[in-house]
This record gives sequence, structure tokens and C-alpha cells, in this order.
Amino acid sequence: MMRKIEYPGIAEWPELVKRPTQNFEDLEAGIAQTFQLVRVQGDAALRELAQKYDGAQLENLLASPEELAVAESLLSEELKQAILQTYSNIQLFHAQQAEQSKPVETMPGVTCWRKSVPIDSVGLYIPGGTAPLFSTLLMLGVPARLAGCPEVVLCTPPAKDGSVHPAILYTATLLGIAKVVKAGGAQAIAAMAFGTESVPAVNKIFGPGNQYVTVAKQMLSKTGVAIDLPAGPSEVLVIADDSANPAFVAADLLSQAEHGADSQVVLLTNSAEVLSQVEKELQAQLELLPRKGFAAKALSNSIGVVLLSVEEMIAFSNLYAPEHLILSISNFEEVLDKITNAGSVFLGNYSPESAGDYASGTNHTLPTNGYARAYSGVSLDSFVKKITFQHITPAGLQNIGKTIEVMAAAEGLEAHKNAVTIRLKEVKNV
Ligand SMILES: NC(=O)c1ccc[n+]([C@@H]2O[C@H](COP(=O)([O-])OP(=O)(O)OC[C@H]3O[C@@H](n4cnc5c(N)ncnc54)[C@H](O)[C@@H]3O)[C@@H](O)[C@H]2O)c1
Ligand SMILES: N[C@H](CO)Cc1c[nH]c[nH+]1
Ligand SMILES: [Zn+2]
Repeated sequence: MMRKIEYPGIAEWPELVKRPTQNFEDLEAGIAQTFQLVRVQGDAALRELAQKYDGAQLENLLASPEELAVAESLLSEELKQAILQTYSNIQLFHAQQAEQSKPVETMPGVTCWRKSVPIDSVGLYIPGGTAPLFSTLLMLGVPARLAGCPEVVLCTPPAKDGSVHPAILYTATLLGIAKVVKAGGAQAIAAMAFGTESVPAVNKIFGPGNQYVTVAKQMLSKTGVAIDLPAGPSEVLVIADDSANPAFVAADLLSQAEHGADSQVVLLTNSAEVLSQVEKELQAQLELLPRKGFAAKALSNSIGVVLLSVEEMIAFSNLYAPEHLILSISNFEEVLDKITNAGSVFLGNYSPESAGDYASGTNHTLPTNGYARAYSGVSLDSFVKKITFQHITPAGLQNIGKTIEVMAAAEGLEAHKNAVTIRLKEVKNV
């Protein structure tokens, strides 16, 4: 069960907001070996590691056109409808993120503008180690398509029999993604970063995953391949006052705890009574879960904290910077402006976090492990570069030229100054 902490002083908070410790050095050493193996042996390494980590013996690393074609017939109508509804909601929410940058005349004759240009090739990692997260494919594939990225590659771990879940294949087909690679973990990230015989190297890699996937993505920082954000083991922080429904709160905590043993969930409350009721609910609901083992382990890494007031709880939450924040408090409208660090926020007793995981339209690929202090979740912007343009007329150069010359001279960069002076001389002579 969760560790219970009552009225910790502010000095104790920095220790409390630390996620369960991981030995990153050991992880990095193993991942560096995987990177090297994939760089040198390409597809052969992917086959070897699929056998080692996923128990799958693969002839072909790519899902075949037949596997893709048959997937639809393996899904219920109900599930296909749910996928289509979710697709539509994500599309609606992300389409309105498109930026319309208008040209700005900063001085007469000096015009600047910015244009969003899709990233040429992107790789999507879809987690599949313990559950086939086809919802993540919608979260990444819909904005990739809206942005207009021409080349989209998908990697996901194979099941033991070498198959990929039909819902992932069906969703890939809906999105027009034909290259579905059966590779998981750090080896999938390496394949998309460096390329193999079957997997093209891409410019940017997207997607959440366990610690191996997340650390592998972070290790790419010096390779020239971009990543979306560190989106590791799922987490949720619930702020609950005495208007909260303990059964709902427990259900939300368990919804993220069941993702994996390395997930963490946090309950903050200003009522010791709410904490003990939630604990009872957690025990009862946990028993009913098929993924009880994962959830119980995650709960043992989790905390329930009693604080003095809503203000204190918000301050603690801002320091923790949760991936998901749920406000189960009566006056949530009054505190929205005080939230400074969170990936995605759910308001009131009837906004379960699962709504954002699946269907409301917001993106569920979100920063974990405190990275919400500085990172945003995936959005349409994640799939484009913003290129700036400018055009200066001869009259415009006369207006701005002196400013450039003075600044360049002050920095001691004479050639910069001269690039203006040489033109101004010509403009004056015309
Ligand atoms: N933050 C987010 O936005 C977000 C969204 C969805 C899911 N998630 C998280 O994604 C994760 C999915 O994890 P998962 O494990 O189910 O699937 P996964 O696909 O991320 O990882 C499975 C792969 O991990 C590798 N692996 C497993 N054990 C290994 C070992 N001992 N050494 C080296 N590699 C190993 C294997 O290659 C395997 O294919 C969960 O932690 C979940 O909480 C996060
Ligand atoms: N909660 C996860 C993000 O941390 C996303 C997800 C996918 N499926 C269910 N949940
Ligand atoms: Zn979830």
C-alpha cells in the first residue's frame, strides 16, 4: 500500500517528490551495448534481441501486408467504433493547434514571418511490453498526419508468437502507416535512430515507454536525432478535499498504478479521513484487477500525504510536477491559475484521467519524472519545425542598417558590419 505521511514540513518536500530510484548508470551501460549491436549488426541484432527480450522468433521484422489487411476482421465493431471516435476527437483538438503566422513589418521595409514545415521522417514507438497501447498510436499518428510528415515508421514489441496486436495494425492502416516494425525497447529506438536494412533512420523519434525506451531516447541527444520528450512510467497526482469521492479517487490512482511496477501515484489531501477512506477503497478495488501485481508494486512506491490546505497541496504538486494532475476539490476553478507544473490536468469529480488516456482529444504522451517542470506533452507542434523568413527592401535596409552596423562593431565583428555597409553604399548610389 501507499506510504502515509502526515503534515510534512516544507523542508521534507524535495525528498518526497523524488520518484522511486532507478540505477540509470547500469541502464545506460546496457543500452549503449544495445545501440552498438544494432549499429553493427542491423536487422540481425533486432532479431536476436526480439528473441532475448520478447521471446519472439522473427523471420520477417516487418508486419506483412497480409497481417495488416486481416487485422480489421479480428476486431469487434464496438472497438473499431471506439477507435474511430477517438481518432476524430484527437483530430479535432490537434487541428486547432495549427499556427497561422502572419508577416510582421518590424520596421518599414523589414518583413519577418514564420512557417511550420513538417519533419521529413518520424519514428513512432508504440509500447507493447505488457499491454498493446494502440491508443498511443492514435496520439502520435493523428498529429503526425495532420502536420503532413511524409515518412512515418512505427516500432512496437512483438508478442511471443511474433504477432503484433490487431488493434495496432488496424490503427496503423487507418493512419496510412505501412511500415510496422516488430521491435521493442532500446533496440527499436536504436533502429529508428541509426537505421537497419529494414528500418529507415528517421529525424525524430516519438513515443512513451518503460525505462529502457525512455533512457534510450534520452541517450540520443548527441546523435542529431531529435526526440519528443521523456515520457516514461505513468504517474498521477490527485488533490482531494472532503468533497472528493474516495472510490473515484482510488479508481484514478489504480488506473495509473496498473501500467507497471515502476509507476508512481500520489494522493494529497487536507483530510486524514479522506486518506483513510481512499486506502480502504484501494484495497478493495485492487483485489479485482487482473493487473493486480503491477498495481500493488506501484502502490508500494507511492505516497499519500496529508497537508494543511488546498494552497499547500497545489504548491506540493507544482514541486512534484506530475504527468497527470486530478483536482477533486470543490473550488477547482479558483486555483487553476496557480498550477504551474503538470502535463495534463483533470477537473472535478467526473473527469477521470482515463478520459485523457483514450478519448477526450488531448494527447496522452506526456512528460514524467518531474520533466513537466520544463516540457509539454506531444502536440501538433512536435511534428513540425518552425522556419523563420525575412525580406528587407533597399529602403528597409536604410532604416535598419545603422542599428546592425553599430551592434556588429560593438561585438568586434567587422565582417558582419560590412555585409550591411557594402549594400548601403550601393543603395545610396542608385
Ligand atoms: N508518459 C507517457 O506518456 C506514457 C504513455 C503510455 C505509456 N507509458 C508507459 O509506457 C510503459 C510501457 O511499458 P512496457 O514495458 O509495457 O512496454 P514497452 O514497449 O515500453 O517496453 C517493452 C520492451 O522493453 C524491453 N525490455 C524489457 N525488459 C528488459 C530488460 N530487462 N532489459 C532490456 N530491455 C528490456 C524489451 O525490449 C521490450 O520489448 C509503461 O511504463 C507505461 O506507464 C507512458
Ligand atoms: N496513462 C498513459 C500515459 O501515462 C497512457 C495510456 C495508454 N493507455 C492507457 N493509458
Ligand atoms: Zn493510462
